[in-house]
Amino acid sequence: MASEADLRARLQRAGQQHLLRFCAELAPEPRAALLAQLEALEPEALRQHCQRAAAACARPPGPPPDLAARLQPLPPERVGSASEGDPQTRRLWEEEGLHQIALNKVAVLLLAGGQGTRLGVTYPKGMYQVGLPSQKTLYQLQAERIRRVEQLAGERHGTRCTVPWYIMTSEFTLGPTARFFKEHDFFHLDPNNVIMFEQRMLPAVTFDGRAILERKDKVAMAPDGNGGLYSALEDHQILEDMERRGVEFVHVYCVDNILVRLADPVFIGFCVLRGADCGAKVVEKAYPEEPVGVVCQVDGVPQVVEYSEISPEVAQLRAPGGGLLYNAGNICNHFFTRDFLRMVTRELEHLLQPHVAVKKVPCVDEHGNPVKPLQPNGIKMEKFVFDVLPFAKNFVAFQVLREEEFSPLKNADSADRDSPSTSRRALLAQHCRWALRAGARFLDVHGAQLPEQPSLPGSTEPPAICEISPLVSYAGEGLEEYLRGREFRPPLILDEAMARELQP
Ligand SMILES: CC(=O)N[C@H]1[C@@H](OP(=O)(O)O)O[C@H](CO)[C@@H](O)[C@@H]1O
Repeated sequence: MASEADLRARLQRAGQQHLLRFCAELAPEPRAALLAQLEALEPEALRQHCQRAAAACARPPGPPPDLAARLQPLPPERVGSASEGDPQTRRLWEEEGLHQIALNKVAVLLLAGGQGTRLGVTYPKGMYQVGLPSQKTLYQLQAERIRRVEQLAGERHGTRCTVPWYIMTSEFTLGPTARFFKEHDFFHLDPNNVIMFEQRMLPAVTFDGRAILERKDKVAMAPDGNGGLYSALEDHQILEDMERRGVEFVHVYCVDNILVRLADPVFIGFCVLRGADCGAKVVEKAYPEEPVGVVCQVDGVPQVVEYSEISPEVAQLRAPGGGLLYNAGNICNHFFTRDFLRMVTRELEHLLQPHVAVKKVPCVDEHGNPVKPLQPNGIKMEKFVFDVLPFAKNFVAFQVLREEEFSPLKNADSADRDSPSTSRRALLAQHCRWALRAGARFLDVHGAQLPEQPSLPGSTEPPAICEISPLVSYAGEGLEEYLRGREFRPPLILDEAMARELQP
């Protein structure tokens, strides 16, 4: 371990010697912890990071003034659709996806390093349960969808196959996530096929470029954004692991969408058949200010412009038909070939520009007393996972139906959007639709049939509570044999045991 004098010299080179301000008054243990933390910060990288943050902060806030003139919607030939077009083509995509899964060529990769600040929980978001009758957490729903898609592909091709689950965590989420999976016996997945790895952390910085002390003995650190994926893949040799397993296609997704279709065969098949190296699922934006990135072109090159970086005027622009001009909402579901990821980690990672997030960062005052700032006082620098899109040789977008595939959990229930209640409703409405479509009939307490509304929107309370285990159906398939022509008094909880009972 480096001596305090060494560290002081290193910090001086980085212009950050204030981080040792309280060192002399610390007890041996916290002192050693602080020194260890500081030792891990490479001086030149630290200097650059702090300077970059201050420089970014000095620029006028908001999107670059010329951005609007450089934007264009994606050309239609780059966009496929899961819902429009003929069912035959959709079946072809699905077949191709299932085939690749059966060949063990598909992996899923979860971005789960975030802190869930907006949701207001202190544990990883994936451990959250939104109050479904089954009480399943987001992690459990995802694990079960992996098992089901493996089963569907395996049955179709008469083989046993595996979709490995890579989980990128951070210092905040690795410990609790790993414990949670162990406690739940990896939700009956083989632990060898669940690979957790950690993304890097970066210091939070004041507006004038000084790294922030969160406590006398600790620098305030934050994960380096979901675009930290690319250095984390390299740090932990994840692409080598994929290569060993024969994985060629990776579905990357973020943790908070309760309707996420892991390794979605339709999306995978579409991307593979189009020869894409990089793809993104999109939904039609719900309203101009919706906090979703916009998939579009900048200077003729496909890119996502994040909601925090688009001006309200541009977000509100209308196309000739009356819809939003920039209506391809990014749902943080990406397709990458392993070769593309390899090229990014080897050659391009350093070209990704960090984005600036101005935040309230808990810190200490000049006497070392803890302060919970009421106003933003610091900058976190984050890379974005989609910033590799411009490097793709053949990027495609794939439009899906919001009510079937997108209901993110971002906020606490005090918000009226993207909350536990809206996620729960979206999932239950979807399952109710699936059940009605498969021919189930729901009865009220008096035995009278409830009105059928097969086009139930995800935003309203469904007429009957119905939850279908992902182990029984991945995307609404195969339910007729259990439900057709049958009457149920809600709640209907269709899990594997009930499915066995209902089997003709
Ligand atoms: C950097 C990044 O991936 N941002 C994504 C991500 O936003 P967050 O606010 O970071 O959760 O998920 C959104 C969809 O839920 C997507 O629209 C957006 O572009």
